[in-house]
Amino acid sequence: MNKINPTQTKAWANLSKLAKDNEQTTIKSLFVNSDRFKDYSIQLEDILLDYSKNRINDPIKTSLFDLAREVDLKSAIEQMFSGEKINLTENRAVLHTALRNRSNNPVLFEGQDVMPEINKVLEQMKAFADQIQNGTWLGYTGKPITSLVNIGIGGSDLGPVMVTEALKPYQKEGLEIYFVSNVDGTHIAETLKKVDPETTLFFIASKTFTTQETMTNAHTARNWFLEAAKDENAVAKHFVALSTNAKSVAEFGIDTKNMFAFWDWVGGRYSLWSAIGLPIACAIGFENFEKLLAGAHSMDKHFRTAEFENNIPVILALIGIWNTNFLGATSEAILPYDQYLHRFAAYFQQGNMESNGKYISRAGEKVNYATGPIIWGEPGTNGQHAFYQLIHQGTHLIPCDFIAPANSHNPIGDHHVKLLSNFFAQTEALMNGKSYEEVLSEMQKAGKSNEEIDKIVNHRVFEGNRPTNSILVNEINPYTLGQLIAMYEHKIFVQGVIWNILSFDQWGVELGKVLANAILPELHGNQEVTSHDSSTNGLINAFKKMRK
Ligand SMILES: O=P(O)(O)OC[C@H]1O[C@](O)(CO)[C@@H](O)[C@@H]1O
Repeated sequence: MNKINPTQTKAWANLSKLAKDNEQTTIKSLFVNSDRFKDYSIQLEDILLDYSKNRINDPIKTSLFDLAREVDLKSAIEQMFSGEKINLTENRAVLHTALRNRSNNPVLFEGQDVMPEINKVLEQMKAFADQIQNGTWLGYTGKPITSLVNIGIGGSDLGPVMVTEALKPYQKEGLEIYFVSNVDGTHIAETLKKVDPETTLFFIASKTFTTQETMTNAHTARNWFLEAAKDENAVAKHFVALSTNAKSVAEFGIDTKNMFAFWDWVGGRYSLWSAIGLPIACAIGFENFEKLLAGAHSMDKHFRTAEFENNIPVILALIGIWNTNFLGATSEAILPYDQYLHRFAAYFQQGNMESNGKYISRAGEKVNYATGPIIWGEPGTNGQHAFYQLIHQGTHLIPCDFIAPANSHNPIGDHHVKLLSNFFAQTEALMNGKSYEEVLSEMQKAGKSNEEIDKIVNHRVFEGNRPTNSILVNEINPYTLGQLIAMYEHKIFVQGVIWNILSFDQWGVELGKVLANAILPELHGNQEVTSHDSSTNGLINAFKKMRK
């Protein structure tokens, strides 16, 4: 992969100049005498992206595409899809796209086609998910499984949580699904209160099968189960493993027959398409899981083959680069107007921030430009009554992605049109704002005194000019959800290429883990700790005194 510093490109220089030249251009003014919606929107199957409400004009758009070409994005895309080891620090390929390669065309990794292995695990997943769905997988007392508990964290949790929440309408009736991730004993304790050992199946989901939180929770679940079952042989009926590490799975006591494998070329935060997706397949049925894969595959094909000018993930990525590097935005909000998507932003916090939260370039040097933004968000309309104040009138520029389905799974009364009217109104308000003159005339018409007007008028002015993308989907179903997830994955990839960083490692999470392991033994006993700085020592010793 190229190691081009983006700031050294001709396109970057052009974009810097364009940013200066257009400082005073408002989004609103770009709509005057133009067919902007037509020129700045794109449809792929059931997904419409409208990116017209951004501070981008034609010369800016052209220079952004030039930037993608100058860093040779096309080759980078091919390198990922064709199994090159683009995760340089871990010497790994990045092949989550092969997991959903429904064309089944060969994908070579080190000269070997990975598709037969992928298909074999998919068959194993289908056979298992079918038994859960039709009630033929029986617990140790002969009862069918009614509760699924996934124990995992990060990529081994967030994807399955987000997808099963998003696809709740497809979940089999009579099956409940729970997720335990936090090492805080409260998480497992509260979950175990809700389930019955005779009818519960635990998925121990961990790529490495060494993660502290997951292994601690897995052992607690196993002890809890054995207290009831009183028979080690019963474990096989109630515990399955989703992992790359067969040795540790066997050591934990799970029969490797009950292990669903994946490979080191699947990154944790890109793993919901792999065996990590088994809880999804069990909850919504394997056919629906396949539709999720098919949706992602459709976005993969689009991303790999469409010209940059018509390429949704590329366009989204370039808009993000513009907002971050040329307009100074430091965060991006993802705002789904769909209650079922309530974990979507949280999922892409890991997807985006663990991928692009990096300051070292592919050349191993500190970068001199901004990289991955802070990702956050909550569903609308709830967010409107919480943090939108800051998006409208705060001092930070916060580009927002609004996402909504045209059709609700719960078409009750006028709920959905009310929801969507808020979506459309927000993007309009963020763009247009409200001028001093408008507020003044409104207040005068309402008969307010000059004194009252003077006191309040500035507070009611909205500058507007706040950028948004709008993503409208026919319906949130397994297929479109697969498309949406893959769309954001590829956006993140494109940005990593342009920022010249390595998006598929995560060294930044290591230091805290190592230090926690060093501190853990020091928390036992009552001896005073003096091995750290005075703050850390002080906190540890205060904790020891406070604890009962
Ligand atoms: O699946 P594992 O190996 O338990 O790892 C869980 C998570 O931990 C991380 O390695 C770091 O937090 C994530 O990237 C990963 O998704």
